[in-house]
Amino acid sequence: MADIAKEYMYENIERIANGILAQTKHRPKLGIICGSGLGALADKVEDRTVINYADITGFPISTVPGHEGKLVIGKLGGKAVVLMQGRAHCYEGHPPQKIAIPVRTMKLMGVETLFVTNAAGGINRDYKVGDIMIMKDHINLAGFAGINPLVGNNDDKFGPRFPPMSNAYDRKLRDLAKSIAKEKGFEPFVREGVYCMMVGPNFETVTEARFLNIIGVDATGMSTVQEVLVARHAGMRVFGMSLITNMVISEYDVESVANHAEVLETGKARSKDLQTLVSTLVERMDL
Ligand SMILES: O=P(O)(O)O[C@@H]1C[C@H](O)[C@@H](CO)O1
Ligand code: HPA
Repeated sequence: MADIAKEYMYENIERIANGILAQTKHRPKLGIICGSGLGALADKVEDRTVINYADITGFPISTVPGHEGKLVIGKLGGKAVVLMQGRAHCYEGHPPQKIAIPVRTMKLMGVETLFVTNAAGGINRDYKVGDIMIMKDHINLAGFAGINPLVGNNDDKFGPRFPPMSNAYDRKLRDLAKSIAKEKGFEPFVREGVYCMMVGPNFETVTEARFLNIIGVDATGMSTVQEVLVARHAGMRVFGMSLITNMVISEYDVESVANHAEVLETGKARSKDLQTLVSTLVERMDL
């Protein structure tokens, strides 16, 4: 089996984690990754330390609009958090093992629970633009093509060779999120469903959209799953939410097409509700 590149090794990730901890007084147990257009959550973080990804040697950098590229460490809902304002994607040319670096860094900083968010296209025909989907499970379609951050020599210090993935998304946190949604009157637009990762960067063809629907996918995107695999491998508790920014076109010869501007616009429009949901969840969860 191929050796792990030096930049992915435990000692390097430990160096990155210690370098970050040396710049902040906070000791977060919760990590949050903000997807396309969802980084405004960082505005709610108080008493913060901000570090640009570009200043963290070895961190993957995002080149996509809507991904600020800043690590924000501070207090949210009374708890210490480390929040990634934006993420890197495989379609930008990063190997999946590189996408693993920020998650493993958080783990070695002491993070035990990871929240992942993303912008996604609606596949379930009952969904609407602006819906928030609590992730119940995922399909790693990229993994079917061998794109998986856990491929290669396994370092047991990160986690086991064969990690289970059947309870990837924490049941208690999903239940708590649903009860908060009910209390806040968000029920009409909060769903629970299955996310699928395609590598991208192209949006789906009509036949791909129909295929995803048939195999039980509710929303599709170009991220998140790699992070969840790494987090679960490391024994972290995971909670995920997708913002449905567009409906994936599933009829042939329709004139309109999916585009990233629409994704960012919907992100802005639903941003406040998403922030309320996340910050209340943080406030009420046990850490
Ligand atoms: O980082 P996420 O998954 O939120 O970003 C989605 C997928 C693409 O990067 C982009 C497409 O508009 O949004
Ligand atoms: O329709 C989509 N497909 C894939 N990824 C996405 N991210 C936002 N919308 C989409």
